[in-house]
Amino acid sequence: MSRPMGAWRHHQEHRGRMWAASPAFRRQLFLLRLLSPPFVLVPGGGGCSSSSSSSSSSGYLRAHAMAASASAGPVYEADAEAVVRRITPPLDPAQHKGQAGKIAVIGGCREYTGAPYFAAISALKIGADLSHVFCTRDAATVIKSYSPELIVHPILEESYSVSDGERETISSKILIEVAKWMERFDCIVVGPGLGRDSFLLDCVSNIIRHARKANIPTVVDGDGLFLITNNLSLVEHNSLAILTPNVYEYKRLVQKVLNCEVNEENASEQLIALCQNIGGITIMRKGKADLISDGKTVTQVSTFGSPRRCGGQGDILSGSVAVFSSWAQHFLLSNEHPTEKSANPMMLGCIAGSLLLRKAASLAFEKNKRSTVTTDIIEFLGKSLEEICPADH
Ligand SMILES: NC(=O)C1=CN([C@@H]2O[C@H](COP(=O)(O)OP(=O)(O)OC[C@H]3O[C@@H](n4cnc5c(N)ncnc54)[C@H](O)[C@@H]3O)[C@@H](O)[C@H]2O)[C@@H](O)CC1
Ligand SMILES: Nc1ncnc2c1ncn2[C@@H]1O[C@H](COP(=O)(O)OP(=O)(O)OP(=O)(O)O)[C@@H](O)[C@H]1O
Ligand SMILES: [Mg+2]
Repeated sequence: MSRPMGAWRHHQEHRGRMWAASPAFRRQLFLLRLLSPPFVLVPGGGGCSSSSSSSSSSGYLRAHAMAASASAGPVYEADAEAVVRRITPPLDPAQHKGQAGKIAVIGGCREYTGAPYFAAISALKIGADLSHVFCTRDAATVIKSYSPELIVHPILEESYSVSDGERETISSKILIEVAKWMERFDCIVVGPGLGRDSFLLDCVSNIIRHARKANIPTVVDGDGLFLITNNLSLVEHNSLAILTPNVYEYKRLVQKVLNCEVNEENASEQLIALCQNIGGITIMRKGKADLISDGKTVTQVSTFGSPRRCGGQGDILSGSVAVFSSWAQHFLLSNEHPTEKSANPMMLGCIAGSLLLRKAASLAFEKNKRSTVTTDIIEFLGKSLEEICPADH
């Protein structure tokens, strides 16, 4: 009896291995990961899964069990590598300039020129074709001198350069100038290095409203979060809006929207409540683990990055999220499968952006240790993406 049973088990194991290696299995596994929450793999705290787990049968079972119990409350790690692989478009010789993405950053003022540069150049380094910056006149020459790759529009104005009588005319001129370009962008990032000048923020409010009317996905970061926290109607009920708050920006949002303090013990429920209260937008709460929610599910990326907390990493992230969420939108639009179609591209963009920044930060730290700065991390964005998604594939 034992021999036939052993042979049968062997046969089943062999079939299991064959099945695990088959494209049909990988397809089924991928679809399971798209169940709520998307691309779930391992319980919170775990690192990112490697590609090998994508084809292991234990990975399949784990993914299945986690997806089934996802509504219970705990936060699960996204299979961020699978997301990056899935949404990154192949390098297709038939494509023309612009088809891999056109991004704009609205930011850059007298004080801050680094932040908009970091966001815009990161978008290019990841694979966008064109990256624009709309900033103040003072900031423009500086930003241009960092990189000839960026298209820089010196159109924003701060209060000190505008008299009371000129405000209305200048404000509408700024909007007309940005509006001329808006339809061309796949995503805009509002806030890196924007500053907090009241006139400038009023003009940027108009730009946000315009982007919304034109259905342009909008990542709000840095001083853009200061702006929308004081005027939530700018993003309310905009499913194409992504907020990427750091610890202080998140605290201010929670205080304003939920009228309470940040509660670490109830972090995922609080994040869901925050998204729902602002009307189903996507929020990535940055920290040791990046927590991502659209008000329906919460997932996290906690792949180890770097112990250096130098300023500018959030700016890289906002540029990366802009590119990946527009890629995710295109991917989902061109995908026939109903389960895949129902995934939220904004969530996928956050997951992919978070992983890529963390991988690049890790490689930069390995090389530069304590002297790691943001430009070092940007240098590794390409290698990080190459390791997940080789260019010649
Ligand atoms: N090189 C550059 O040009 C950079 C410019 N940046 C820009 O600088 C602007 C301001 O962003 P920040 O992130 O500095 O924001 P904040 O101006 O809110 O915070 C400045 C610092 O103050 C402290 N802080 C703020 N709120 C606090 C609180 N409630 N309790 C305790 N400490 C608190 C924190 O250390 C924080 O990093 C943004 O436009 C941002 O994009 C940053 O992105 C960093 C790099
Ligand atoms: N304690 C931490 N441990 C590990 N990674 C972290 C930690 N805090 C933040 N990060 C990572 O660094 C990235 C930037 O987050 P951070 O909170 O520094 O943003 P920020 O303050 O907006 O940055 P910036 O200086 O660009 O404005 C996030 O993606 C997050 O993954
Ligand atoms: Mg920031």
